[in-house]
Amino acid sequence: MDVEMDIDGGHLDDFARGTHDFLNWFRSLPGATFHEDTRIEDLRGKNAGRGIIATKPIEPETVLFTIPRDSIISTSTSELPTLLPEVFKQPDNAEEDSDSESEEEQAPTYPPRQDPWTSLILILIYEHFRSLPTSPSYSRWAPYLSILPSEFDTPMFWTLEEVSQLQASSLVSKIGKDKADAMIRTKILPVIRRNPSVFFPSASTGSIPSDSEITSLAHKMGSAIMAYAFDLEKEDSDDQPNPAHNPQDGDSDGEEEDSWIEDQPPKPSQMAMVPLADILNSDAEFNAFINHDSPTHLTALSIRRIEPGEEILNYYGPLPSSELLRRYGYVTPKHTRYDVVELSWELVAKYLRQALITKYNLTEDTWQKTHQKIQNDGDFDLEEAFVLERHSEDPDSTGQLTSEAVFASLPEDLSEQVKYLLKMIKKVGGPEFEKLGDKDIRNEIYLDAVLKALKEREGEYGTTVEEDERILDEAANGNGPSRRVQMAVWVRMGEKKLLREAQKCVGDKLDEVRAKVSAAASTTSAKRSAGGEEPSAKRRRG
Ligand SMILES: C[S@@+](CC[C@H](N)C(=O)[O-])C[C@H]1O[C@@H](n2cnc3c(N)ncnc32)[C@H](O)[C@@H]1O
Repeated sequence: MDVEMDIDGGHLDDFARGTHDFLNWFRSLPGATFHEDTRIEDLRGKNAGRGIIATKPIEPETVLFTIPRDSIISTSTSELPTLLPEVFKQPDNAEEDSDSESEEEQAPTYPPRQDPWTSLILILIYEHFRSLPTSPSYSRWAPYLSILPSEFDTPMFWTLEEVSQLQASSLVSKIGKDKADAMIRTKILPVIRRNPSVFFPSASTGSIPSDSEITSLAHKMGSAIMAYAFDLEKEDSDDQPNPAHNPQDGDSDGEEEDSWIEDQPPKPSQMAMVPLADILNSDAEFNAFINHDSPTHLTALSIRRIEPGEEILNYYGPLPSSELLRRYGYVTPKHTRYDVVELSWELVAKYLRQALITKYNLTEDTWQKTHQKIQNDGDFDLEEAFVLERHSEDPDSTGQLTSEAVFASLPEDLSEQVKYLLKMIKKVGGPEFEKLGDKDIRNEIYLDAVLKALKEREGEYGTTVEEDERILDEAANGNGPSRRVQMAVWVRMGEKKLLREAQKCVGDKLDEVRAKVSAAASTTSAKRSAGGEEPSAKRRRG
């Protein structure tokens, strides 16, 4: 397809011009291909930026585009690592955890230790300054860099008021703005400040960006990496290539043998920006994937028939709405099936304790001593929170979901922890807690406490599911809050729906176990009554 055919009457807005220049640049790369029955589409009307659509039917296993590895931006292709070898060639730099506590505590040394993430941020900042019109040299990735977004809808960039709309979602504590600030302050700024001639070769002192300008740029590059980068195998690795996925979808790795996921152990990897592959949008049902097998290029392949007008979609992983929003700044109905809610142990323990006080006169002393013993024994580390989620099948080999996701059970680690606590209470508390030896009685206490905790957890959100539904209905009729607030409402509503499903499931199980406990109690009391007559009969005989 001739790119010029996309030009409407010769008047391209900046967005269309960016697409046009980018695609021309991409197609000029040796070895690059772009299927003639596909097109880069302006999807801003549905808040999806650019995407790729099919213009004619596309059969399964069709090569949609080919990306030469040389066009990928990484530590292997940018010249920055050769200009700053002391920064990029530290021992094991790629394997280190960037935010290890010990590192934060250490006095700053130069060069700061880099990791795949910060290395790529430095490279993108370097290439960004080289793609400005004032730069004496020109980044070969300039047409690509110019279409990367400069604004993001990830919560990192939200106002406090927007963040507050997430209400009691655990996402609030995961936004990580402070951590990102610290990372930029300790790993990015020192390298740029120490090497002005590398980053700003022709700038006069007065025109060098300030710390706050660089920090803001580094935040944007970090966010672009989060939403756009791929996790590729290291070029010098002898191992097989990594599965095709984005860097953050670790939980989708390995377990399936479908054609779009390869069952392999983790391999040394490298973060990379992959032009064109990252124009593909994504959903929980998808029709294409990026194949990393070849040492010379990456290919996008269709995994089923794609109809004309249909968007070509990649897969970012089985992410809950909250994670999709945190990493990528969007939500979709299909990802709701993967929603999660964190339930704190504190809340469950509160209701367990109440039940034990009511039923067995648990004292403060026994409660404290039990916890002391758990700590001293050291056999069991009490978890602070548990993740509730539905049971959901993975997409099939054609990228489709074939069954409903259902909330079928509480997390196993939660039931293990409750079981352990009750066992220890029985041990420490003595004969008064004898009944905790009965599995059904334990289960009844457990399910009742969790049910109450789930109800309280739902109440922590400032609105009800019904109120949120109303807000989103009004938004659908053009009468709603901003897109960011709508996404926050979507996330908090999804979590409350999950909490309600969990309450239904736990409530049903509790009914069953209560029926068993009361049946057992009736049997025992019937036996007692029957047994109660026995001695008198014996006495009579005596
Ligand atoms: C790898 S990029 C995909 C290309 C991007 N649309 C663009 O214009 O550059 C990922 C970003 O695309 C957007 N995106 C991806 N899938 C989407 C979807 N199903 N709906 C809305 N936005 C989506 C999000 O903004 C996300 O951060």
